[in-house]
Amino acid sequence: MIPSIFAAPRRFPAPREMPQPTYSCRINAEPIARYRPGGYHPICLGDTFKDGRYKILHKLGYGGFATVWAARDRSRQEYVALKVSAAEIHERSYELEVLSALAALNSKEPGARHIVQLVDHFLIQGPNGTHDCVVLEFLGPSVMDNNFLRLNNGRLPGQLAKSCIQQAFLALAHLHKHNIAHGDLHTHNLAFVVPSLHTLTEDEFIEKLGLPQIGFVARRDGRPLEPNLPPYLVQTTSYPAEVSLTRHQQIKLVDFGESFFTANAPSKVSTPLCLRPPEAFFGDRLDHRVDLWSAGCMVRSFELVVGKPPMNAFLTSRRSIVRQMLKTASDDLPQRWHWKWEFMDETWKGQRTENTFMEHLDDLYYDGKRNTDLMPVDVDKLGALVHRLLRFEPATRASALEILQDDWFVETRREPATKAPVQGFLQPEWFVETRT
Ligand SMILES: Nc1ncnc2c1ncn2[C@@H]1O[C@H](COP(=O)(O)OP(=O)(O)OP(=O)(O)O)[C@@H](O)[C@H]1O
Repeated sequence: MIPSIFAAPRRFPAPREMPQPTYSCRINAEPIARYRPGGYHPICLGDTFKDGRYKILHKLGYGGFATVWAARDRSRQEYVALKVSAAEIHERSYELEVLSALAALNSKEPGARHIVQLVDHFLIQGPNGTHDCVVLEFLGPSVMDNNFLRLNNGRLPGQLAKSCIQQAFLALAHLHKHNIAHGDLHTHNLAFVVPSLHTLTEDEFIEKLGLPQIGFVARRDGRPLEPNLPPYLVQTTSYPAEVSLTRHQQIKLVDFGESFFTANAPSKVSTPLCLRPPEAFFGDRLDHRVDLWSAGCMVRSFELVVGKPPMNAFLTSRRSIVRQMLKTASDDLPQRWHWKWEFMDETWKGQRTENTFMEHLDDLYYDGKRNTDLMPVDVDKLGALVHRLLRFEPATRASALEILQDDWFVETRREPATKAPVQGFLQPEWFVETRT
């Protein structure tokens, strides 16, 4: 069978064939076209669900297959996130199944603390179909939130970055132990926990997230809107920087939209190209080890530590990504993929590519412009960790548990709590709770 990497490129219609948009909205939000049968459910601020239990207060974001809303859970007197999926993925995503399976474990393992909690779920029937709605505990901004990073020279403080890496591996170890893969690991899916938000009144909460900006939707031909569309779109909230600066240390893994049980693995993953594992490019069977490659890229890209985005993510092709993999992976391309790679890159004649990974690490980190609170020995250890993860052969990648047993983290756990570094970001109890 011809693998998908060789599929013909998608053809786009010439500009004059492009259908004219029928609707207008003067706000930067989700594409209006996704409000159609099979697409998003139209939601307005103040809407309530499940007999009035959940009241929509703000918009948290949207993705290819869902809109996510901040809501008040009037039964538990807490804020929650409502993720309302597009109707076409109803019964096609494992998100609810995986989150329910994790909730049913009721685990006290350290890794369970680093996975977003499922609060509730229900179905919504609307003009665009039947939508899954998962209710999640309310979390703060992602670790790569722009507001926070702007105040920190675009880089997480070193010890916080290290702590985020460790917490991400605790979450992965927990998932993998239960034969679950996250399938979409990247820094935007690691969110800070902000317990203080739950103490706010509704008005204070909305003020904290910023008053919602809305833009009315109109048909260009002046005719009335169909019921498939909301009367207005809401701009995604932007978290205030000071929330992150003073309070955050615990993080959780979110967005289980691409997760799967390893016994029932999909044939492809939707991870961004630059974090996608080689087995997904070369058509091998996928399992939880896809997360280990993505984790290696996430750490390797130094996005968490250096503050740089992953390797040439913009407008990149599969071929250029595999070429970068050849320079980065710590093992050779497995024999079984040679013929596929020769097909993709006719210039490749089986030669080894010089591994340049460690060369630029120090240069990138010690750029003379930003905070460099990690020691050179930390940077070396980080590099060594990445080498254990970025291996073409999935079976030879270090497991999440093995990574957690690495010297670098073991030393962290031995550090006296009073030495918890970096402007009070890391609180002593965190070290205690993650001690194994
Ligand atoms: N539990 C939560 N608490 C607070 N905000 C959340 C929560 N879950 C998601 N969000 C916000 O909503 C956004 C979209 O959520 P999520 O990534 O789960 O949706 P998605 O449709 O799967 O997105 P994508 O297609 O980009 O993967 C996130 O970037 C985050 O900002």
